[in-house]
Amino acid sequence: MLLRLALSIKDKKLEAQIEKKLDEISDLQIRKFGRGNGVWQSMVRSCADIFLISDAIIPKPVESGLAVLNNLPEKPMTIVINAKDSSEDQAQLLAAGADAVLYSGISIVSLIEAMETILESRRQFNLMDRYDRKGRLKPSLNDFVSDSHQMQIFMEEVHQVVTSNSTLLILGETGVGKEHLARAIHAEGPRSNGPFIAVNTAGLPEQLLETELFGHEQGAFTGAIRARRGAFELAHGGTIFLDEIGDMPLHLQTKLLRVLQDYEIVTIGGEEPVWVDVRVIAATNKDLEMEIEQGRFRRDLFYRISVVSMTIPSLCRRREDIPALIRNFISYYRKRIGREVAGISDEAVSLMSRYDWPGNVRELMNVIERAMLLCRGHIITSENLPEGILNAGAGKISLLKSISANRNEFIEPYKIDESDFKTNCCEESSIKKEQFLSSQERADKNYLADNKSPMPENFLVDCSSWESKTLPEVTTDVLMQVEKRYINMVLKKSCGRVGKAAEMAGIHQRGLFNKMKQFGIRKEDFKN
Ligand SMILES: Nc1ncnc2c1ncn2[C@@H]1O[C@H](COP(=O)(O)OP(=O)(O)OP(=O)(O)O)[C@@H](O)[C@H]1O
Repeated sequence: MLLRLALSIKDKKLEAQIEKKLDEISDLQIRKFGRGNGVWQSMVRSCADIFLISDAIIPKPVESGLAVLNNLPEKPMTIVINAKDSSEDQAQLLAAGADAVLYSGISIVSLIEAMETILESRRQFNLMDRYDRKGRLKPSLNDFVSDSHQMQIFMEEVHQVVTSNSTLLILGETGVGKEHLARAIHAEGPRSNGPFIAVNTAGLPEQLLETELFGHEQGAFTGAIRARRGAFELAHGGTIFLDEIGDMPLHLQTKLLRVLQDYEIVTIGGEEPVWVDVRVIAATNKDLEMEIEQGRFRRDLFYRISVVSMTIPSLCRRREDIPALIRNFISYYRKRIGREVAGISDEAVSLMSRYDWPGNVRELMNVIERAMLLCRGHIITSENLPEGILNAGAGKISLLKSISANRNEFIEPYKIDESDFKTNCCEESSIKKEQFLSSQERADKNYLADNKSPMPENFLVDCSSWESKTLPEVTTDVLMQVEKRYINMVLKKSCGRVGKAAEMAGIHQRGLFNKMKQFGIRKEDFKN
């Protein structure tokens, strides 16, 4: 973070000397306010970390003047340069709230030494303030479980860029952990002692976003009563994370491009460019190539931010990672919510391994938290999972239940063979829906398409493809066909009234809706 120092010393010569010396400190930004009318008001609103001021600048009574500074939200430090070498004056100023009082007659070397100590203590204050307030788990690269081949390759790439300073573009679906990864890269890289500042570029109106990124001066626009620092300034010495960069307005993209060319920012209403030392990590779940084609994203900015670009694989493309992620989240929430949950049943893990996780790791995390809150015993079971997950694996789980029940391992903590659950990724499964329908499924589909009514009740299970399948696969297929046929039957009987059909089926209406969605069954096809 850049430290802001507001400077106003009565003795011009001394001020020039101090400025010259302090100017060499790379994380310090000096703002001179002069000595005329209105100086005090401007200084108070300058959002400074440190005030270095002559006693003569402080409005009388001194106690009230210093109290104004001490009550500012940024809790600045105040160093008063006193014209008299008087211990009485010094004591009075300290009692009034000054953090340090220095006699203007001391050598410039001693004065700068004192300032350096004060600056260091301010750096520490900023650091502690940041970590204390957030107090959250520090993300680590170890969080990115890589049991899957995709993730192993991905993490190899990540390790290569951790120590570099280059701009990084992280791509991936929502909830895959783009921000988590950016935080982990920052935490494990050479900038870990500096700040990590995240800005969501999609969440704010354009003017607010501009202020958020670059800061503004007092009076820069109506309502700018005080100056405000931007994220680039706050991120000095560390990393700025620009989330949802694909949604950034074009005008700000132009401004951002300029910043990325020379790393100089100009606050809104400001004149002097300020150099910032930041690593930029950007992220988006948008297809930037497409955005460029549609004229919504600047190609030159894309080249600038994608010096290194990496895509976090979605969870459904790396199902082998799911069991280990589940374990990690159980131990995380065990500490966080204080529930004595020891593990998870095989059945629950297998159901979760089959689900497509459109919300990715974020969704998985939420499901585990919810399950731990609902769990009555020491083991999470399928009963603690949301309906969407149960329905996604409905056909398959019946089989698993019977296998597991036979092996008497149904409610034991997780120790399932993960290779059992290496299923298709969601893209493949959606292709399968279209391309790999069994002849019976195709017949059912055609029948529905032609007749817009339920399939005949005497439909038979197609066994022509059994030879190429395992018993679990066949059982799953058959169960799904039976379910489908049953749902068609109850919907036919209820003339497409889902509530009535659910009652007949003895399941919840929402559950029936989910299954209808899964099988592509429409209630309209059953209305008279
Ligand atoms: N590998 C992981 N280990 C632990 N927690 C993770 C992991 N990946 C993601 N998370 C957690 O999941 C949640 C979502 O992650 P994050 O916000 O980083 O995703 P994102 O890809 O940036 O999402 P979005 O595109 O919606 O902004 C966060 O609470 C994050 O801490």
